[in-house]
Amino acid sequence: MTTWLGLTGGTAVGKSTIANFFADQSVPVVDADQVARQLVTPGTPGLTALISEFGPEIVAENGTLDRKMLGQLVFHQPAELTRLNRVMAPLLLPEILRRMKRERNSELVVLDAPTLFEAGYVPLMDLTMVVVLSPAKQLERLMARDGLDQQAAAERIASQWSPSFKASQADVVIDSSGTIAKTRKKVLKWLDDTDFSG
Ligand SMILES: CC(C)(COP(=O)(O)OP(=O)(O)OC[C@H]1O[C@@H](n2cnc3c(N)ncnc32)[C@H](O)[C@@H]1O)[C@@H](O)C(=O)NCCC(=O)NCCS
Ligand SMILES: Nc1ncnc2c1ncn2[C@@H]1O[C@H](COP(=O)(O)OP(=O)(O)OP(=O)(O)O)[C@@H](O)[C@H]1O
Repeated sequence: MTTWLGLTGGTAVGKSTIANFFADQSVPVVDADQVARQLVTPGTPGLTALISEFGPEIVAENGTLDRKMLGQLVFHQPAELTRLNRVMAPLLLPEILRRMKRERNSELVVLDAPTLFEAGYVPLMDLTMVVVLSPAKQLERLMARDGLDQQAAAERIASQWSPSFKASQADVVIDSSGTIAKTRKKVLKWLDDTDFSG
């Protein structure tokens, strides 16, 4: 039996960094952000559905989705994020499940999904790992990584469910406030100490 591990936590807390630690140990990882990106490339039903919902102005001159513009809209206005989720949710779930099931020969498969809780994927997982970080450090990392100003970064953080709620529901909580090397050590120790064979 394959164990499905849902890896989640707020934006910029270090999920993808941790997902790479798993990948380095040959654990297959499905990256929900990447799936979402592939579903809306030019010519896809996903992009067509987004254009029907938000209008042609969400397409950049080169024909790709103007992610920056759509991001500014949906993270600034919760009602717009609800509209986006309504379009994306029915496309995302089957594709995520298809990719997870493809790894049936592995003992462990990781789903890296920022909205694991919000999208209702938790019941599909065998285990959940929630990455936590202090709000001040999260804001700092998000602003540094994405070049966002403080208000835009705070809005993006506020569009997600509370980290303390997610942590309270988790099977494993990983604090990523230390160095990347320290976080790596914690994750590898958990991987080493856990028996996935049953
Ligand atoms: C709004 C979009 C176009 C912005 O694109 P952009 O390239 O700027 O950001 P990117 O996709 O890399 O996401 C960055 C981070 O934003 C957060 N985020 C993305 N989508 C959502 C969402 N629906 N709800 C809450 N937070 C989200 C996540 O923490 C994510 O890691 C894009 O995030 C999107 O299409 N989101 C909807 C798809 C989705 O739900 N993705 C999450 C998969 S579970
Ligand atoms: N101890 C640490 N553990 C993980 N990441 C760290 C750590 N210290 C600094 N970082 C940095 O924090 C930033 C955010 O990490 P990452 O991109 O992995 O977050 P994420 O949770 O996947 O974000 P998102 O949900 O927005 O995609 C990166 O620039 C990463 O290098």
